[in-house]
Amino acid sequence: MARTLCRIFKGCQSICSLPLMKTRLHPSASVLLRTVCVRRMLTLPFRFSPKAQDFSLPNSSWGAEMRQLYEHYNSQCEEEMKGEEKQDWAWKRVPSYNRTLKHATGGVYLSKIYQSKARFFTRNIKEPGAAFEYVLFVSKDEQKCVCIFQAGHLLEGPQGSLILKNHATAFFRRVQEEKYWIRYVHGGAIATMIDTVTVTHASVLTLLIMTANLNINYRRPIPLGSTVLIDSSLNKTEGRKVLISCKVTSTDGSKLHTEATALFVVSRLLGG
Ligand SMILES: CCCCCCCC(=O)SCCNC(=O)CCNC(=O)[C@H](O)C(C)(C)COP(=O)(O)OP(=O)(O)OC[C@H]1O[C@@H](n2cnc3c(N)ncnc32)[C@H](O)[C@@H]1OP(=O)(O)O
Repeated sequence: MARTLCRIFKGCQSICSLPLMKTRLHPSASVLLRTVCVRRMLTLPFRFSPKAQDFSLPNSSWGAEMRQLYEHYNSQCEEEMKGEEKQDWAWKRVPSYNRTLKHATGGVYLSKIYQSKARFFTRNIKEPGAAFEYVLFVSKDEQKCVCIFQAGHLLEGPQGSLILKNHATAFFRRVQEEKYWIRYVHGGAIATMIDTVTVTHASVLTLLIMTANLNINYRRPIPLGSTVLIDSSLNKTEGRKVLISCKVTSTDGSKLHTEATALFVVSRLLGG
């Protein structure tokens, strides 16, 4: 922390010592510089607004399935009163900001300086529901994390045919018709979600970490626009290593779409 502050201070010193700061600018250049600065500042509120927005709350793009599952897990988050004593939550909703990792152990202390300019791309797409729409719940007791994920149209990957083999002739006749094609989620987008869910899970359980290894088996494609469940469970922790396994299934659990294992290492840079 002291080293970071020292670096920030040195950075300010070096900016002030730039020749540009010492020379008197021509009036027209000065006006231009000021215009550029004002324009830059006007674009700042979205990127570096002081109040971070929680993106894991319901919005108009959520489908019925997503809302239903959200209500299901959210109802288990409320603290229960048993007699005089307050019971601990079974599940906790993990708030999701576009630029902070406050939920992580120790993250609240780091967020102001270390992460003040961080932007997680899954939470920086303006149109709600266009890409990664998700909410995470974590259970410390069960060492589990569950994510409800609705894949938006920007995550389009391969296309597949809905027609069976023995209907091939009809298929070729109607190949131009959109309705005979189904769009699936891109594998990279699925990997992103697996990384996001497992890293959030690991960072709630331990210190801030880095993904060292991600091993993914794609079993069945995920239809674009559908809602799926991403379940992650802690396999083991070993020194600085955290091993987590993860499954992507249909919301009723009957179809397995993807399975993965992830290894995280507490980064030395981040205090490991
Ligand atoms: C909510 C939004 C979240 C956004 C964040 C999402 C998370 C991310 O995507 S992070 C970005 C992608 N990841 C990276 O860029 C990481 C790049 N790699 C690194 O920085 C380093 O290699 C790092 C930190 C993983 C490990 O480096 P270092 O701290 O030097 O560890 P090192 O001493 O080499 O290894 C520690 C242990 O981990 C093991 N290990 C390290 N890497 C691997 C690996 N790839 N596979 C298997 N084991 C590994 C080592 O064998 C060692 O094991 P042991 O203690 O039993 O001997």
